[in-house]
Amino acid sequence: MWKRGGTLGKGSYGFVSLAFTDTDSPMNVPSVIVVKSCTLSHSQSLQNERKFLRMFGDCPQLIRCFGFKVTQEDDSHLYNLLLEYASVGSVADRLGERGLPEIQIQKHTKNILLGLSLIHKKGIIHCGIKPHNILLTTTNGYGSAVVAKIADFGLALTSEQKQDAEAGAQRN
Ligand SMILES: Nc1ncnc2c1ncn2[C@@H]1O[C@H](COP(=O)(O)OP(=O)(O)OP(=O)(O)O)[C@@H](O)[C@H]1O
Repeated sequence: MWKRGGTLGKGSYGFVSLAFTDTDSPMNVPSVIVVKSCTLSHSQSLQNERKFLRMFGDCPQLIRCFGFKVTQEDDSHLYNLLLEYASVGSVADRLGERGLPEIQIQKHTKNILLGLSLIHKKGIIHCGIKPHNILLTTTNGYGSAVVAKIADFGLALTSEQKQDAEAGAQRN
Protein backbone atom coordinates (compact mmCIF):
# COMPACT_ATOMS: atom_id res chain seq x y z
CA MET A 1 0.00 0.00 0.00
CA TRP A 2 2.96 2.37 0.60
CA LYS A 3 6.73 2.56 0.07
CA ARG A 4 9.05 4.06 2.68
CA GLY A 5 11.04 7.14 1.59
CA GLY A 6 13.66 9.23 3.40
CA THR A 7 13.79 9.73 7.17
CA LEU A 8 12.36 13.07 8.41
CA GLY A 9 13.54 12.73 12.00
CA LYS A 10 13.78 10.63 15.12
CA GLY A 11 11.69 10.85 18.29
CA SER A 12 12.09 9.20 21.69
CA TYR A 13 9.94 6.19 20.54
CA GLY A 14 11.24 5.58 16.97
CA PHE A 15 11.55 7.37 13.65
CA VAL A 16 9.48 9.28 11.10
CA SER A 17 9.73 8.66 7.34
CA LEU A 18 8.16 10.10 4.23
CA ALA A 19 6.18 7.47 2.35
CA PHE A 20 4.59 7.17 -1.08
CA THR A 21 1.28 5.41 -1.50
CA ASP A 22 0.28 3.06 -4.35
CA THR A 23 -2.38 3.86 -6.90
CA ASP A 24 -4.60 1.17 -5.30
CA SER A 25 -4.72 3.07 -1.97
CA PRO A 26 -8.12 4.36 -0.81
CA MET A 27 -9.19 7.64 -2.44
CA ASN A 28 -8.86 9.65 0.80
CA VAL A 29 -5.17 8.76 1.24
CA PRO A 30 -2.81 11.26 -0.46
CA SER A 31 0.13 10.11 -2.60
CA VAL A 32 2.66 11.44 -0.05
CA ILE A 33 2.18 10.59 3.62
CA VAL A 34 4.31 10.25 6.76
CA VAL A 35 4.96 6.97 8.56
CA LYS A 36 5.88 6.97 12.26
CA SER A 37 7.57 3.68 13.09
CA CYS A 38 8.93 1.79 16.07
CA THR A 39 9.43 -1.84 17.04
CA LEU A 40 6.16 -3.63 17.75
CA SER A 41 7.26 -4.39 21.32
CA HIS A 42 7.72 -0.65 22.05
CA SER A 43 4.66 0.59 20.18
CA GLN A 44 2.46 1.57 23.17
CA SER A 45 2.88 5.30 22.52
CA LEU A 46 2.10 4.98 18.78
CA GLN A 47 -0.90 2.76 19.52
CA ASN A 48 -2.07 5.37 22.02
CA GLU A 49 -1.69 8.04 19.34
CA ARG A 50 -3.77 6.00 16.89
CA LYS A 51 -6.50 5.32 19.47
CA PHE A 52 -7.02 9.05 19.98
CA LEU A 53 -6.56 10.24 16.37
CA ARG A 54 -9.13 7.76 15.04
CA MET A 55 -11.75 9.40 17.29
CA PHE A 56 -11.51 12.59 15.22
CA GLY A 57 -11.58 11.33 11.60
CA ASP A 58 -11.07 14.16 9.15
CA CYS A 59 -10.87 17.09 11.59
CA PRO A 60 -9.10 20.03 9.86
CA GLN A 61 -7.35 21.18 13.06
CA LEU A 62 -5.61 17.84 13.71
CA ILE A 63 -3.07 15.82 11.72
CA ARG A 64 -5.06 13.06 9.99
CA CYS A 65 -4.39 9.39 10.61
CA PHE A 66 -4.85 6.86 7.78
CA GLY A 67 -4.50 3.75 9.97
CA PHE A 68 -1.59 1.53 10.87
CA LYS A 69 0.36 -1.37 9.44
CA VAL A 70 2.75 -3.89 10.97
CA THR A 71 5.70 -4.67 8.68
CA GLN A 72 8.76 -6.88 8.88
CA GLU A 73 11.94 -4.95 8.03
CA ASP A 74 15.54 -6.01 8.71
CA ASP A 75 14.48 -8.90 10.97
CA SER A 76 12.24 -6.75 13.21
CA HIS A 77 8.52 -6.25 13.33
CA LEU A 78 7.68 -2.56 13.07
CA TYR A 79 4.45 -0.83 14.07
CA ASN A 80 3.80 1.94 11.50
CA LEU A 81 1.32 4.76 12.00
CA LEU A 82 0.24 6.35 8.69
CA LEU A 83 -0.23 10.11 8.99
CA GLU A 84 -0.91 13.23 6.95
CA TYR A 85 2.33 14.87 5.73
CA ALA A 86 2.87 18.41 7.05
CA SER A 87 5.09 19.73 4.26
CA VAL A 88 5.95 23.07 5.93
CA GLY A 89 7.37 21.42 9.09
CA SER A 90 6.64 22.32 12.70
CA VAL A 91 6.09 25.75 14.29
CA ALA A 92 9.37 25.13 16.17
CA ASP A 93 11.17 24.80 12.80
CA ARG A 94 9.68 28.10 11.59
CA LEU A 95 10.20 30.25 14.70
CA GLY A 96 13.85 31.15 14.05
CA GLU A 97 15.32 34.25 15.71
CA ARG A 98 12.63 36.65 14.53
CA GLY A 99 9.57 34.53 15.27
CA LEU A 100 6.52 34.42 13.00
CA PRO A 101 4.59 37.43 11.62
CA GLU A 102 1.73 38.47 13.94
CA ILE A 103 -0.92 37.76 11.29
CA GLN A 104 0.24 34.12 11.08
CA ILE A 105 0.40 33.81 14.88
CA GLN A 106 -3.23 35.00 15.10
CA LYS A 107 -4.38 32.52 12.45
CA HIS A 108 -2.44 29.55 13.89
CA THR A 109 -3.51 30.34 17.48
CA LYS A 110 -7.17 30.38 16.43
CA ASN A 111 -6.80 26.95 14.77
CA ILE A 112 -4.92 25.46 17.72
CA LEU A 113 -7.53 26.69 20.22
CA LEU A 114 -10.34 25.34 18.04
CA GLY A 115 -8.52 21.98 17.86
CA LEU A 116 -7.94 21.91 21.62
CA SER A 117 -11.56 22.70 22.30
CA LEU A 118 -12.64 19.71 20.12
CA ILE A 119 -10.12 17.48 21.92
CA HIS A 120 -11.36 18.59 25.35
CA LYS A 121 -15.02 18.16 24.34
CA LYS A 122 -14.23 14.46 23.85
CA GLY A 123 -12.72 14.30 27.36
CA ILE A 124 -9.13 13.99 26.10
CA ILE A 125 -6.07 15.85 27.35
CA HIS A 126 -3.23 16.13 24.81
CA CYS A 127 -0.41 16.54 27.41
CA GLY A 128 2.18 17.54 24.79
CA ILE A 129 1.20 20.90 23.29
CA LYS A 130 4.43 22.68 22.28
CA PRO A 131 5.80 24.26 19.06
CA HIS A 132 7.36 20.89 18.01
CA ASN A 133 3.91 19.30 17.98
CA ILE A 134 2.12 21.99 15.98
CA LEU A 135 2.68 21.07 12.34
CA LEU A 136 2.10 23.27 9.30
CA THR A 137 0.39 21.96 6.17
CA THR A 138 -0.71 23.64 2.95
CA THR A 139 -4.22 23.70 1.57
CA ASN A 140 -4.58 22.53 -2.03
CA GLY A 141 -5.73 24.64 -4.91
CA TYR A 142 -5.51 28.25 -5.98
CA GLY A 143 -3.96 30.64 -3.43
CA SER A 144 -2.86 27.80 -1.15
CA ALA A 145 -2.50 28.80 2.51
CA VAL A 146 -0.48 27.45 5.43
CA VAL A 147 -2.63 25.78 8.12
CA ALA A 148 -1.53 24.78 11.67
CA LYS A 149 -2.55 21.34 12.95
CA ILE A 150 -2.12 19.61 16.30
CA ALA A 151 0.03 16.45 16.13
CA ASP A 152 1.62 13.82 18.40
CA PHE A 153 -0.99 12.26 20.71
CA GLY A 154 1.61 9.84 22.13
CA LEU A 155 1.21 11.24 25.67
CA ALA A 156 -2.54 11.94 25.50
CA LEU A 157 -4.86 10.73 28.29
CA THR A 158 -8.58 10.55 28.86
CA SER A 159 -9.71 12.76 31.75
CA GLU A 160 -10.42 9.55 33.77
CA GLN A 161 -6.84 8.34 33.19
CA LYS A 162 -5.53 11.74 34.31
CA GLN A 163 -7.66 11.70 37.50
CA ASP A 164 -6.50 8.13 38.28
CA ALA A 165 -2.85 9.14 37.75
CA GLU A 166 -3.26 12.19 40.02
CA ALA A 167 -5.04 10.15 42.72
CA GLY A 168 -2.22 7.54 42.53
CA ALA A 169 0.44 10.26 42.89
CA GLN A 170 -1.35 11.70 45.97
CA ARG A 171 -1.50 8.24 47.62
CA ASN A 172 2.29 7.70 47.14
N1 LIG B 1 3.07 14.40 10.10
C1 LIG B 1 4.29 14.92 9.95
N2 LIG B 1 4.62 15.63 8.84
C2 LIG B 1 5.85 16.16 8.68
N3 LIG B 1 6.86 16.03 9.57
C3 LIG B 1 6.60 15.33 10.68
C4 LIG B 1 5.32 14.73 10.95
N4 LIG B 1 5.37 14.10 12.14
C5 LIG B 1 6.61 14.31 12.63
N5 LIG B 1 7.35 15.03 11.75
C6 LIG B 1 8.74 15.46 11.92
O1 LIG B 1 9.55 14.32 12.20
C7 LIG B 1 10.52 14.64 13.20
C8 LIG B 1 10.38 13.66 14.37
O2 LIG B 1 9.13 13.88 14.95
P1 LIG B 1 8.66 13.23 16.30
O3 LIG B 1 7.32 13.78 16.66
O4 LIG B 1 8.78 11.79 16.16
O5 LIG B 1 9.80 13.62 17.28
P2 LIG B 1 10.00 14.84 18.25
O6 LIG B 1 8.73 15.62 18.41
O7 LIG B 1 11.20 15.57 17.75
O8 LIG B 1 10.35 14.04 19.56
P3 LIG B 1 9.39 13.41 20.67
O9 LIG B 1 8.09 12.99 20.03
O10 LIG B 1 10.18 12.27 21.17
O11 LIG B 1 9.20 14.54 21.65
C9 LIG B 1 10.29 16.09 13.59
O12 LIG B 1 11.18 16.90 12.84
C10 LIG B 1 8.86 16.34 13.17
O13 LIG B 1 8.61 17.71 12.84
